[in-house]
Amino acid sequence: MNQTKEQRVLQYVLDNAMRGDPQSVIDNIDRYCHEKEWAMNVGDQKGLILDNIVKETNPSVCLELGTYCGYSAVRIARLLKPGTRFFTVEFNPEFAAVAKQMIEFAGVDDKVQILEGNTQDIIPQLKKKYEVDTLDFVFVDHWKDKYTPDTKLLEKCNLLRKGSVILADNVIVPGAPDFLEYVRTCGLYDCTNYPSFLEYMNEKDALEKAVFRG
Ligand SMILES: Oc1cc(-c2ccc(F)cc2)cc2nccnc12
Ligand SMILES: [Mg+2]
Repeated sequence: MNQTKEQRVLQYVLDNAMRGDPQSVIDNIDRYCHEKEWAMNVGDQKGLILDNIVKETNPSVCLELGTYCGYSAVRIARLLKPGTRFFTVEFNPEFAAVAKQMIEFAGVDDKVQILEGNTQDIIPQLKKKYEVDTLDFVFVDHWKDKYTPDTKLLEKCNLLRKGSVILADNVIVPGAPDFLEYVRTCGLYDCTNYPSFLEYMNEKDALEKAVFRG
C-alpha cells in the first residue's frame, strides 16, 4: 500500500530521530520538509516565534486546533511544565494516527491529549467532558475559514479569561482576513502581528497573537 506524505514524514523521524528527544523529532521533520517534501508544519522560523510566546505565556492549560503530523504539538509540549494539560484537535483520522505516533516517539504523550473530531463539536465539550475551566494558550492552525467561528465559540463557551492568549498561524498565507478583521476590531482582544515566512519557503507569512481582555 503506498504511503501518504504524512506517513513518509513519520517514517523519516522513526528512522532518523532520537526516541524520547522532542528537539530531534522537530529537527528531523524540518530537515525532511526542507530537503524532500514540503508539508504544512508551522516550521522552524515561525516555530521560534511560537516557542517564545509559549514561554512568555507559561500556560497550565493549552489547546491546539489542527494537529496535522504533531509537529507543533511536540514543539509546544516540550516547553510545558509538568502537570500542564494540552489538548490538540484533529479532524482527519489519518493525520491523527500519524500525530499519535509522532507524539509518542517524541516522548511527550504524557502531556498531550489528541481529540479526534470537529472543533465545533469538541470545543463545547471541553468544560464538562474534559474538565477545563479556562484556557491559557490556544494555537490556531487548522482551516482558515474556521478561525473566526471557532474563536467566537471559545468566547461563547466561556473558555477565555483575562490574559488568555490566542496565537494564529497563516494569517498571510493562505491568509485569514476575516479573523484578523474580527480580533483587531471587536474590542475583546489586544493584537500583535509577528511577520515571518511560510514554512520551508521564502514567501512572507505571519502569526497573529490576540490576548483576551476579559
Ligand atoms: O501552515 C499552513 C500552510 C498551508 C499552505 C498550503 C498551501 C500553500 F500553497 C501555502 C500554505 C495550509 C495550511 N492549512 C492548515 C494549517 N496550516 C497551513
Ligand atoms: Mg499552519
